Amino acid sequence: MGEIVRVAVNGATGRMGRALLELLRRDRRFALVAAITAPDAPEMGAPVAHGSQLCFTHDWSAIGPLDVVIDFSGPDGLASALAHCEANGVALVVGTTGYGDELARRIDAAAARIAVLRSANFSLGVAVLARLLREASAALADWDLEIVEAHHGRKEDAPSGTALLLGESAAAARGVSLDAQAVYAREGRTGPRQPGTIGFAVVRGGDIVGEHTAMLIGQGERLELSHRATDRSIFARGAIEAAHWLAGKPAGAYGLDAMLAERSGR
Ligand SMILES: NC(=O)C1=CN([C@@H]2O[C@H](COP(=O)(O)OP(=O)(O)OC[C@H]3O[C@@H](n4cnc5c(N)ncnc54)[C@H](OP(=O)(O)O)[C@@H]3O)[C@@H](O)[C@H]2O)C=CC1
Ligand SMILES: O=C(O)C1=N[C@H](C(=O)O)C[C@H](O)C1
Repeated sequence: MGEIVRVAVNGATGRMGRALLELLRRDRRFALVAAITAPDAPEMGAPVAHGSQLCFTHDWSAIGPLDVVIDFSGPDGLASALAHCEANGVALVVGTTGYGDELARRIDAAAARIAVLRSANFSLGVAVLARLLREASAALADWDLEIVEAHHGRKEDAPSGTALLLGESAAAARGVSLDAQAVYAREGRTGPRQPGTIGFAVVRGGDIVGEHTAMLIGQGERLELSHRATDRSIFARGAIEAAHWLAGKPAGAYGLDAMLAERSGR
């Protein structure tokens, strides 16, 4: 898209929302049309930045024309963003994680009418990690796979969307379903590990931005693939690139891989 992209950020007062606003403020390719937050957010009505005319709002009906919404809110916020985008023919970038199957189905259905790009992780490193894990999981198909993730103490969903994305990638590479193979909790007398299962372990604390390790564990050796984010602006930067790429695209369900492939000419 050559012209200025009109964008709204949903979840604008959150950790990711703030990072997005900061980057968008300096990005001449975009016009920030709205910064939406929760109905009861204390920031409601306050300017988005010192001296800015634009104020935090929750009133979707008062928002002007848009090309794309970037959503990093939560399940309720995402449902509102989806409804607005569908009703107004606006593209939607979904960064929110942990929103459940019902909303996921609604997003899939909406992709028949609007362009939607979903990714549980907008970092380039994780996109490559998922690719490497697909290859390693297929090559080491009978090794045990455990996925360990660590995040800050305020994260509301577990396992992380990224851990699930990695589990899905590995399961697909092995020709199995993650739903059938996943083990999300172990406690007490669990008995021995069942072959072929994919285990998840979760760490929460302090200010950890986001860390993921996939362990492929054999007899006498182990392969570990790890990614560590140390600055959440990488996710914001990835989501902004995705929004710019998605604006003006025809209706459909897109992933980060499609954008990366198109950009690298593959
Ligand atoms: N895909 C990716 O690369 C990444 C995804 N994420 C995901 O993004 C989401 C947000 O993360 P993070 O920024 O850390 O979380 P925060 O809790 O810091 O931010 C969420 C924001 O959404 C607001 N909100 C809540 N309800 C609504 C609503 N109904 N409408 C509009 N806004 C609402 C919250 O307001 P209030 O606090 O007042 O309730 C808050 O400002 C999570 O699901 C997280 O897992 C995070 C990082 C990277
Ligand atoms: O909530 C977060 O912070 C993050 N959430 C995403 C996830 O659930 O995978 C991505 C990133 O790891 C940070």
